[in-house]
Amino acid sequence: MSDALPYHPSPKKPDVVLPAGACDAHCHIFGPAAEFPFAPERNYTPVDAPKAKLFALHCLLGIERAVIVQASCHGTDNTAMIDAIAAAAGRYRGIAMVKQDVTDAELAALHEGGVRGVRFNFVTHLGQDADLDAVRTVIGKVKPLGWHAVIHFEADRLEKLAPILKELPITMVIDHMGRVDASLGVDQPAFRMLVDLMEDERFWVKVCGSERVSRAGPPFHDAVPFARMLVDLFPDRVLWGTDWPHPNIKKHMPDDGALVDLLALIAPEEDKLRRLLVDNPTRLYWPEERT
Ligand SMILES: O=C(O)/C=C(\C=C(/O)C(=O)O)C(=O)O
Repeated sequence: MSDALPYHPSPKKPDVVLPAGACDAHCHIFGPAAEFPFAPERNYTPVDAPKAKLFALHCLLGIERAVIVQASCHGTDNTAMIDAIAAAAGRYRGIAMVKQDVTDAELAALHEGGVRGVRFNFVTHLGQDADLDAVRTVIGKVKPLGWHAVIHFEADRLEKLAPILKELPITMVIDHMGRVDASLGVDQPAFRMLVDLMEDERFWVKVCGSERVSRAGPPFHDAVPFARMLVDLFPDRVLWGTDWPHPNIKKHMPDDGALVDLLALIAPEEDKLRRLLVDNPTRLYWPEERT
């Protein structure tokens, strides 16, 4: 049985009032296992975190749109995510995990189901790193669909990954601020490498995961300088998400309402908050709505 904590049972209503159209650009669906079994090859077994709970959370937080990221506990079976997107009447999009031999017909069905990108994990506790040949093959298949790649890695992987990522001919979104260690400060090599990477306009970064970056624990204020710097330096290529239901968090399970309140420190300016939560996710996930 996993020693990971379940998601917060009663998050607070945030003090921060989010702008109309605010998007949670990183969240997951887990099961329910009775309807959507977890993958046999998974590296963790979470509690059920069904779409109804996600929808209720978004209503409490003032979130109107979302991007559901395929959780590795479901492997490349994206059906639970697709089911949740279908129930959200166009307000949700998805990021899938697919195999190297995924067919064009399967990708077309995922696109029809609301998927707009693929994810590749380079995180030890999530299992085998994404195979780089498979990454290149999949990117060649999904680029014609206008999709992007979400790249999830531990900070100590970036030195080796950066030159590989720079060769990939696609927009890439880096998860959770590169999972840097807040205790090492913004001058740490991994964060400097991340900022350097972001100078290339193919790269975007999610300024969420404060609970994963923090070493001080709630309210995770030690993660704010990293997020704030990325918002200030790259205001048009940042995204934010709750990361609900927070897979593999072993202590300090965040209150999602308190994570929203962190945005008052991460993006205090109304214009930057709107770009972070509305304009940027719209440009990437609902490009057909761009004026
Ligand atoms: O939710 C996250 O992005 C982080 C984690 C898990 C996953 O992304 C996943 O299972 O797909 C993690 O650190 O365990």
